[in-house]
Amino acid sequence: MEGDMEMKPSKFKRICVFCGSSPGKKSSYKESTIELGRELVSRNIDLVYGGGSIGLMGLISQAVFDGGRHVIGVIPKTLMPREITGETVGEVKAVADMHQRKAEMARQSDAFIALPGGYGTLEELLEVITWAQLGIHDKPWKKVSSVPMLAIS
Ligand SMILES: C/C(=C\CNc1ncnc2c1ncn2[C@@H]1O[C@H](COP(=O)(O)O)[C@@H](O)[C@H]1O)CO
Repeated sequence: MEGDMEMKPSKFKRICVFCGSSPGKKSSYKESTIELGRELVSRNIDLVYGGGSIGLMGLISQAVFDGGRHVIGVIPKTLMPREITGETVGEVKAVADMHQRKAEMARQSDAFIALPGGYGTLEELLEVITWAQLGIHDKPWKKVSSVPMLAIS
């Protein structure tokens, strides 16, 4: 039907997206983030992310939430004042620390995608890659190759 979003089936129910707590310098980072959010929605995939409302984290969560999919944000209590400004969307899971955050994000997800970000995003991606290497999980991961991993300003 005209205006309806095309449904693309996926074997993944929930995907964890790692991305920056800032928007980055290039508008393409924001555009890619919103595009990915809409792509998840079109494939009926829910979002797991770091729970922040700032930067690319805020954009991905808003795009998936606006598309009607479930959003789970996993964030340590101590980081809330820094990474949440105003309203968050979806479900917020408060955890005790960064280790619990990464473990919970991994537990909740079927796969991982990394968008542009800074050191935090790099650390998160490296952890899931090295966990896969050690056989701690067998979930696929992907870095969005058209955009750089580190956008440091
Ligand atoms: C402090 C600990 C580990 C090392 N640091 C981080 N580990 C995991 N996630 C992190 C770390 N530092 C920041 N983050 C989060 O990544 C998100 C994106 O940050 P970016 O720098 O803008 O890419 C953001 O939510 C950060 O909180 C202890 O294990």
